Amino acid sequence: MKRIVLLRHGESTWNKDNRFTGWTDVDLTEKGIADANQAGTLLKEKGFHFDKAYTSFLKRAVKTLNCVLDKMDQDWIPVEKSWRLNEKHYGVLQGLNKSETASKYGEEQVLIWRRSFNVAPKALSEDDPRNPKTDTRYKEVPDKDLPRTESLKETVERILPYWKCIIFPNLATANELLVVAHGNSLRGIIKYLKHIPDEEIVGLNLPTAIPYVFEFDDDLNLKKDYFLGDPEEIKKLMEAVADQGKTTPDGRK
Ligand SMILES: O=C(O)[C@@H](CO)OP(=O)(O)O
Repeated sequence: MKRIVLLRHGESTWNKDNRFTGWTDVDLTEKGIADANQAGTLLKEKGFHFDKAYTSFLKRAVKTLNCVLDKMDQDWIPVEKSWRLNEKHYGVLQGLNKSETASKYGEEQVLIWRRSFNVAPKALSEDDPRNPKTDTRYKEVPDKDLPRTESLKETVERILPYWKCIIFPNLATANELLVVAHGNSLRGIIKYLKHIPDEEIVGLNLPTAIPYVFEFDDDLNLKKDYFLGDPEEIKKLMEAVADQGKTTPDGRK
């Protein structure tokens, strides 16, 4: 049996503030660090031994990975970072509060921007200081590949070459791989792995720092997938993520 664990980063400062984040490089909160440490402790308890780990160019994912590996005493394993594992680019929505955006444009519209497969928010203008072409970390990436906004479809299109050519082929020799990334970049991978139809992906919300295990047989066919943790608790966390796009995200009426 071979396993790949997908892990969304711990709580970030903009998760806490309920802001659209995308490619903005925000840090983990204290809680986010604690979440990440807890995920590492759980993975260790469950006996995982990763051969290699992958993460994005964004510090909330990189730092989560570091916490996890430290808790597992596996700091030494090879780690590869790729811009292709970055979060979906949220265009001009980046920085806006999700509830305020729902009050202004409606919850339905916010759901489309957050969870639909085909719709991308309005793109950043070329002269916007947040345009990734001005960020030195992406200097090796051809400009045509650098997004100014993305739908989930476009996010999947930039992740899949990396998944298919770099991450997945490793399972031929490795037994266990860890991928630490983001809510929507991981939704894209999960959609691909589980053949989730476009219209059903709207309902998938990933909680922060909950390991999601994918088991494959020796022919690399997917056999089983499950979250590590209490199913009731995980369901509540997923609902809380979905509710972030409501006008009252904490459930107040
Ligand atoms: O803002 C973001 O970049 C993402 C992930 O944190 O949020 P959402 O859950 O709204 O897609």
